[in-house]
Amino acid sequence: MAGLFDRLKTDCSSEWNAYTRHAFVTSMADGTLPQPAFRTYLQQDYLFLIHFSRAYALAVYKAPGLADMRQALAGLKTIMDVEMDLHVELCATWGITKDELEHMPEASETLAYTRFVLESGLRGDLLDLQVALAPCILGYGEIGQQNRAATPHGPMAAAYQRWFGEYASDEYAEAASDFADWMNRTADVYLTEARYSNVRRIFSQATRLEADFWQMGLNAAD
Ligand SMILES: Cc1ncc(CO)c(N)n1
Repeated sequence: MAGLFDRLKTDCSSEWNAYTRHAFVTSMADGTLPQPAFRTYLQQDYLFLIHFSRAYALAVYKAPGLADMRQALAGLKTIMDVEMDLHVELCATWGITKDELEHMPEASETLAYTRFVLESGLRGDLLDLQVALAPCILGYGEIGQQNRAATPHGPMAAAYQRWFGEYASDEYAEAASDFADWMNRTADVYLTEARYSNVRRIFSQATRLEADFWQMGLNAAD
């Protein structure tokens, strides 16, 4: 039987494609994305990752056993010790410090997405939380793989190459595949058909909030 992730992707294919093939991503791949769009996105993404880390911390709390607690902790550590360094490094090239980044005003799109994920987890159980987290880690994994061979041109080429390099890396692919396995295992235990429409709604909403997040970046360059 196919896992929950494949089922959700199939049932939410239009939202999924609008997110993973968004104009922000395709223009980053060819290098035409304007610098202010990328910069706004990256600054907001740092704030996003702070709250996303809180959501992973909630997964430690919501985990029904030690193995699930360790899996959630590993995800939390990857974000805080690895992924956020990318943002700090790229923003440093524009003279923005870590402290400035942390204290930037939060955009509505950042607020909406992160608090939606947290709320889904607070209200529900580990499965609801994993489904709300899934579009983030699994979507970026897919975007990384799809754009593995991208060769952006122009003045932002190095930054975009660095960004794709992070999400196309074997380490990120492995983290994404571990996450999908983890969510699918939770579903094997907790998912019932009666629950599925609610689980699907959470996944669809989080996926649409991802597309809105890209759009926020694009709007900043208008
Ligand atoms: C908005 C967003 N979604 C997914 C990821 C991947 O962690 C990220 N850094 N930011």
